Amino acid sequence: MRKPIIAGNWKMNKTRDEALQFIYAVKDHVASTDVVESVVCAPFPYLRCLVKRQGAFLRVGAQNMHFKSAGAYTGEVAPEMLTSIGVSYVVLGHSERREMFNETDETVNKKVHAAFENGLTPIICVGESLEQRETGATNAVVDTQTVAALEGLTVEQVKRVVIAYEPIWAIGTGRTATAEQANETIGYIRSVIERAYGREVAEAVRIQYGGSVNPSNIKELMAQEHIDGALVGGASLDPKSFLSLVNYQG
Ligand SMILES: O=C[C@H](O)COP(=O)(O)O
Repeated sequence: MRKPIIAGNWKMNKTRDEALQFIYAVKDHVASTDVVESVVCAPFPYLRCLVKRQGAFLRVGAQNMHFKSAGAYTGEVAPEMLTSIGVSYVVLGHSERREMFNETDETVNKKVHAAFENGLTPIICVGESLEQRETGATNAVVDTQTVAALEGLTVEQVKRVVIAYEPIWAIGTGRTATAEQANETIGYIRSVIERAYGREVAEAVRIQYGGSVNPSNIKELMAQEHIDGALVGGASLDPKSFLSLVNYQG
């Protein structure tokens, strides 16, 4: 039985005061980690103050990191820096980083390795563009991205990754993939993992859906066989909305 994982991704939003208001509003109301893992992925400057106030069940994630431990990489943040302040998760390979910040399958893979070396759980994003979906390339795209991201990991590490399937055309557009479309592609990603690592591993890996998830569609998405959680942008910013998402079972 895979434990659901719901993660908010604030992207580049909120002031420090807004971040604090959010954490005080939600920290004592998120579902127990016995039933769901709840994560908020915030901008770097707020991570420490969120960790300090995260409460019993909420966990904090970063939205990116470098794969190196230290060095002359102006403006970058090392994995060790994140763990040293109590961050537990890191989003890697988000399509916005692939499109705008030269993130490649190779750098994503290096970052996944670095995440495990430092005790961080990677949330690895994969997903196709609208053009790729319309030309029937969806499976090939997520296949390539998934295989590349997991390259060189041990079986135990593969079992612990979280993959977020985010069709680019559904991000921030209000145009959600249907629950069936999301389930179908996530099922395909699971088959890719099975091909490489066997059935037991594929059954253990948690795969989220991301792209215009909100309190109205979370239940239908989570009812699908292969969908184990959600990576949520816009609808994770408001405390009430975030709580509806992480408490979708309540
Ligand atoms: O990381 C989150 C995704 O990019 C989804 O964003 P969205 O929920 O605003 O569509």
